[in-house]
Amino acid sequence: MDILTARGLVMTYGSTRALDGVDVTVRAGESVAVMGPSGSGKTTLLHVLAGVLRPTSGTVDLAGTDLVALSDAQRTRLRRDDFGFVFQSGQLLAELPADENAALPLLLAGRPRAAATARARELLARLGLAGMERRRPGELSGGQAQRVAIARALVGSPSVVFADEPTGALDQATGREVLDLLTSAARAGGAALVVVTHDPGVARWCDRTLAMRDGRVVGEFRAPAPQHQVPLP
Ligand SMILES: Nc1ncnc2c1ncn2[C@@H]1O[C@H](COP(=O)(O)OP(=O)(O)OP(=O)(O)O)[C@@H](O)[C@H]1O
Repeated sequence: MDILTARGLVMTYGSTRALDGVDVTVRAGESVAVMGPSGSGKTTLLHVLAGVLRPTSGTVDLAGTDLVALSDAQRTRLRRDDFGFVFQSGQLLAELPADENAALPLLLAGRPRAAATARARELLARLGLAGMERRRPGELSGGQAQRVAIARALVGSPSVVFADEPTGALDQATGREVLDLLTSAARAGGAALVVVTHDPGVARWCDRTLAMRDGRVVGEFRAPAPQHQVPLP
């Protein structure tokens, strides 16, 4: 089943065509890597698919709703209810412990604090952070902080998780571990994953890789081998 369908995306900044006619379909539960040289439009595509940016033209359909046609307030609500986000780093609130950071989307949606933090703690434990729930971001390693960010992205059971260079600030081994947890946790939660990355090894973790150049999708590769999957701890 297709969950997100973008057609004819164009995004211009002055004379720059950051997106130059992009069609993308994301199926429910699949993981899609977006790769390409610097400036090829990867982040712009991610932001347009996630309803963060409104394209100059084109449509983004999420289960029958065109994100482009929504008001800013409607898109904000849809992002909160249907999407999760993981960025390179620095997205956690420094003054909040891990469980409250991870519970934040539920708290903002008005869920009772006890239920929200219980759900966050369950995810943190599945991501290998049992016992660290009350640590603040400054008391966690970079890889541990990214796991908290993954828990936060998944806590609201989103249909799609968007990740922009989620391992960019980590060393290679930790990055691979975090990427593995991100794809496994998204799969376990039934969420599709769209991940922008420079790491060529990412194809091993994702079902498909889209190659971008000059604002266009110029190639698509399927994972060559059976999925590398490590069960969640
Ligand atoms: N807010 C903006 N204003 C003007 N130009 C922009 C803006 N955002 C992006 N661009 C331009 O659009 C093009 C695509 O940028 P984008 O950030 O999507 O590329 P990218 O592939 O993600 O690059 P990188 O790998 O370096 O992060 C670039 O030429 C960039 O300079």
